[in-house]
Amino acid sequence: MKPLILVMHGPNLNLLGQREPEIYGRTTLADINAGLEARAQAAGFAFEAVQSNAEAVLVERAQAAMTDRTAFIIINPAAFTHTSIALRDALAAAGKPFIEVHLSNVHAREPFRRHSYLSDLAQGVVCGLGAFGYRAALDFAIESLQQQQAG
Ligand SMILES: O=C(O)[C@@H]1C=C(O)[C@@H](O)[C@H](O)C1
Repeated sequence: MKPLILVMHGPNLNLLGQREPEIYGRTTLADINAGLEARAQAAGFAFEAVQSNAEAVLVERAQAAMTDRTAFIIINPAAFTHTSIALRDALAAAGKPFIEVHLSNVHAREPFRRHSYLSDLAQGVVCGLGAFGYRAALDFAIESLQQQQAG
């Protein structure tokens, strides 16, 4: 079975393309996922993308990563970044490496967006690069996994 790269998108990201495009851009979530999937599969990895507006759905998917073939997680927790100890704990329990992505530069926005419950557990954080941030995170994940495979 191929190692899985799991991409997780939090609440309201299903609205990308229509939602405040001046902040979040005009690329739809479907287009973001399609580009990531093609890139991950071309590199020889399985790919899964999940988006949910429900914290429990994301918590339970992160929990499942503890025992499934997930090798790397890329997560934009969206608003749950700033609120969810539950999602933090699930990612910690999963024990898989992850990169935190934000389309916008959260440090240039409202003060409440500058705190993340996840960042200190992450391999790294990408923010402010729009959809490209997901690509950067994926390229890092692929590079890391390929180095791991090379031994
Ligand atoms: O920039 C983003 O992708 C994040 C997306 C959201 O929906 C916000 O709640 C976060 O604060 C920022």
